[in-house]
Amino acid sequence: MANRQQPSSMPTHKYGRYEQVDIPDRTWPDNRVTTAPRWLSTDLRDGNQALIDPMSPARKRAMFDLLVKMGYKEIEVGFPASGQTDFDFVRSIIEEPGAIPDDVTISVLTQAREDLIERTVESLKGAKRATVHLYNATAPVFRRVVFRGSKDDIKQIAVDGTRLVMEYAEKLLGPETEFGYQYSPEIFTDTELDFALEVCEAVMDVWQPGPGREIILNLPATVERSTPSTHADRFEWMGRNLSRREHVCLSIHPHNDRGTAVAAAELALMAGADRVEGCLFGQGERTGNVDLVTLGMNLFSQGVDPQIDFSDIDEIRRTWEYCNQMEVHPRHPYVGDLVYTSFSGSHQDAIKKGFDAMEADAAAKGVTVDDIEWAVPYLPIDPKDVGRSYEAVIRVNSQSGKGGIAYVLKNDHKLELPRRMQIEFSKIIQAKTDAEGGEVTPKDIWATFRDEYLPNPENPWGRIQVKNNQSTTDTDGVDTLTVEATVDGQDTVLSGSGNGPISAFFDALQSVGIDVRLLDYQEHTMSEGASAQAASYIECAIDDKVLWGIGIDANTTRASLKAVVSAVNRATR
Ligand SMILES: CC(=O)SCCNC(=O)CCNC(=O)[C@H](O)C(C)(C)COP(=O)(O)OP(=O)(O)OC[C@H]1O[C@@H](n2cnc3c(N)ncnc32)[C@H](O)[C@@H]1OP(=O)(O)O
Ligand SMILES: CC(C)C(=O)C(=O)O
Repeated sequence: MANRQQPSSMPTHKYGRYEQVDIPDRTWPDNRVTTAPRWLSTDLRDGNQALIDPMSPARKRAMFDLLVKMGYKEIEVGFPASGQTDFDFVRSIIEEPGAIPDDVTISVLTQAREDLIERTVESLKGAKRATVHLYNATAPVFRRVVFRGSKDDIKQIAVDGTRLVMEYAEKLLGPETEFGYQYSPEIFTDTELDFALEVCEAVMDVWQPGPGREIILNLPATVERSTPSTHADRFEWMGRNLSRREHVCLSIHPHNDRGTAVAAAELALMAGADRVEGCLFGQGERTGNVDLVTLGMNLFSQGVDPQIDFSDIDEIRRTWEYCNQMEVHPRHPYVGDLVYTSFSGSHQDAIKKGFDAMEADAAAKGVTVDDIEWAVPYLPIDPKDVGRSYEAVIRVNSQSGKGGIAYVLKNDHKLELPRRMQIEFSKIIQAKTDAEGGEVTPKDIWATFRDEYLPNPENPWGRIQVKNNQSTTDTDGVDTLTVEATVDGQDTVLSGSGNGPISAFFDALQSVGIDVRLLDYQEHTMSEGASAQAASYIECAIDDKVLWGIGIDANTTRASLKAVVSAVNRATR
């Protein structure tokens, strides 16, 4: 197989390769995630610290309330030792009765420095459930450049920090606080696995996890540096080698530097991780933390309850945009403006057929479409499940075909155009998009359709307008039809006979020199009930032209006569 790519001048010599894990009997590739993990939102900490303009107290509060409402039970609410704003925010939610639901644990981050630890623990006074999260970097370059210390020195920072957290919790917090502890060997992904394990074990020796006393060990991909598969290998390795595993909540904290944070999170869950830390819509340092919305919705799309409520995704997004002062990308999974929209013809055709098949399958089973498995091509989930309508599912431009246009007419106007009529009308729309470019909105489609096929009161045109009609049927089944009409601006009475009203009308039209031959006829009701309208579609040969016409009326005979008039008028337009 030929590959014609040529070497580039990119300075590849500057970069090393990530280390692979020697774990040939890895089991994670065969696992599936069948239940939601524990989630921790770090929007108010890792998300907030990455904003140009960190959240004001009002924006922090709106974000906190949103996270609670969505169902997050673990929320990292700040870095209280960073300054007064974060400290005061933590105090405000603890002090306001009911602001933190009883089943929600707040968590706060600190470096392993005594003054910062004291201030951090102090911020939690009176909280019902609270966790201190302590971190220090463990990777070689940080040992050498940031801490300028040996492995033992770095391990000692974690051990001392843990001891100080315990001492200050003992000193400053009362029995009303259910106190938890989380440790993160920052830059885990670049830390030698055996050293990361050694530090975590040393921290556990201090905290002493056991029954009713878990420890959260959070192994962050502070900077994402490897494939998701290597990330998963590292989690499987740590899960196998950690002591006291049953008392450890093994947590992941992926960042998205390589653009694969979601995949890294999913594979790490397959490898045994219990908990995911991330931010809504992937906010966070540099390319962001892992996107909790995508992760949750990915579970949902597989029939697994994410245990988070995404049913009003646009409300979540509006609040998020207000809090972060940023915009969600139009292609963002599950929420972007365009993610449930198809412009291209073959996609639209398949989507329309998918919706039709869902309706037919549900009807055959005597249930509603919400009761059967979702199976609409190109739409991984039903947009309705996240509060989106079907309005934007199909949008028409020069890349669109008949399926999309037919979908709009069916969805918005209950018109089920016969296939050949779809082709005819899509050529009319195509000519419009070729001439004018851009998108044709459903309103434009309807205006064009009405002007082309239906009497348009705003812009009346056509040789014939029918006012009244009467018909009788004799004992031999011959219909005689009398039509009061305007032909070429003159009031006229036309009459004719035939073996049905349509052929009688064709006969009547002969008297004004119009020769029509029927090629196809279809009709359907547009709604149920006494005031139901019917749509009739008629395909006729008129002189050397083959054209469709449509008539809409509560009376099916009148609908079919109108359809003939529609086709005839079009032939002479
Ligand atoms: C990967 C992450 O996202 S980690 C979270 C990062 N988030 C934040 O830093 C936001 C909040 N932080 C802040 O506001 C500030 O950093 C503060 C107020 C907490 C501390 O500020 P400063 O006292 O000026 O220290 P600064 O943040 O610059 O840290 C540098 C010092 O802390 C040390 N340090 C850094 N991280 C840690 C740690 N986790 N544990 C112990 N010491 C640490 C550094 O080695 C350095 O020490 P040195 O001065 O002896 O060389
Ligand atoms: C503090 C840790 C968990 C962190 O934010 C990171 O490593 O990205």
